[in-house]
Amino acid sequence: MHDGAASRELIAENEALRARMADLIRQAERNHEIMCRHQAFDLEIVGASSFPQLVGTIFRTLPDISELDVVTLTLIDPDADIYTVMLKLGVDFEEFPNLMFSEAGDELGFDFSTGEPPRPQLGPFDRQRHAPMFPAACGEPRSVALVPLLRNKRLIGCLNLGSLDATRFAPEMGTDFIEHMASIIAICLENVISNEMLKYIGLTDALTGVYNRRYVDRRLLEEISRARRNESRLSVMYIDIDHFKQINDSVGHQGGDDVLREVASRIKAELRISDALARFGGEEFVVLLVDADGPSAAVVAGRIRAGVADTPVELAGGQAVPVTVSIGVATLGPDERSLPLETVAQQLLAQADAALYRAKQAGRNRVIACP
Ligand SMILES: Nc1nc2c(ncn2[C@@H]2O[C@H](COP(=O)(O)OP(=O)(O)OP(=O)(O)O)[C@@H](O)[C@H]2O)c(=O)[nH]1
Repeated sequence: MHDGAASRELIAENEALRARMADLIRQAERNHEIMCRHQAFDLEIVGASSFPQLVGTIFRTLPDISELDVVTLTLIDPDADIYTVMLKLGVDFEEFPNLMFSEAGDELGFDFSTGEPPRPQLGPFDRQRHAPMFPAACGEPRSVALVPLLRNKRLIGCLNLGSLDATRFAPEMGTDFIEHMASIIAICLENVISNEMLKYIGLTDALTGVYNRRYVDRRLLEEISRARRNESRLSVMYIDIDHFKQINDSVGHQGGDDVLREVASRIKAELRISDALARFGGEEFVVLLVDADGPSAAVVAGRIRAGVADTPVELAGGQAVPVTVSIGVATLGPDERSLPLETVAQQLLAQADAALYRAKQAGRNRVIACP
């Protein structure tokens, strides 16, 4: 071979190698960039302190960093405990149309026959199988990955990834990366759900299931601040069962507990969803009536009084117990708006309590509103 031809060949080879090297560098840079985005995502979800924050991050960030067209999430919630608690904690599910709940793991279409934890399923979109995981509103993907969310080999849900690119997910593809991502998401979900459950337990009364004092103390400050901002009204009710000691003495402590539960549910039946009912301990309840002025609060209080007094409480053994309540009502006045929130909250509760005291003095089974 001539020297000239040999050197041209070498140059061409060299150029090809350089081009290949440049290609590999670009690929490595792209992989590095994807890894960095995923690390930032991991940090963000690990730091999420509430359920809405976590699912919001998953739905907002994951499609972006993973270049997906749709991401949905199904959580296994056999007794609707997660759903109910989140609802009570104020989660607005309309904000998360891609979040779904399933009663049982076998509804998610994974293969449990081997006894091994289920593996991700990748492949073309099959309307019959996959439509429930990708509600119409999200648009129909062309290839999908259904990734089980596992905690200690237990299925807690499924992360559903969809792409308009038909070749994005194929059955023969490796799943290490998405399984790793799903394991972090599963840990974060489990943590945040447990924390929200604990928060809920800490804010509710175990006997009646209504809120407890801690909740109302906090909510009252929020509502006073909201009422000031919006120049709206806010009323508070103190409700106390009359002669509850005698009821306890005649039907026993267990029967007394049943009376407390029934009274709580009768009070609740008269309230709007935005109102808050709490048991303050013993036989005493407090209600926050959002957006209610004095006269409307007095009307609600009258309904509660009648709702309890008009029908005796029937105990498990069939015994009918006549029960009445006394109610004190107080309403936030415009002149209180310049004082610190805590002072206003204390004053409002004290006024309702004083009105309740007068209702007791005046003969019980009545409503007295603070002037
Ligand atoms: N069954 C039951 N009783 C409770 C509970 N907490 C407090 N009590 C009882 O509630 C009763 C409250 O009695 P008092 O504060 O004297 O008031 P009262 O008998 O309702 O009288 P008035 O409020 O003046 O009408 C006491 O006997 C307490 O033991 C509870 O969780 N369950």
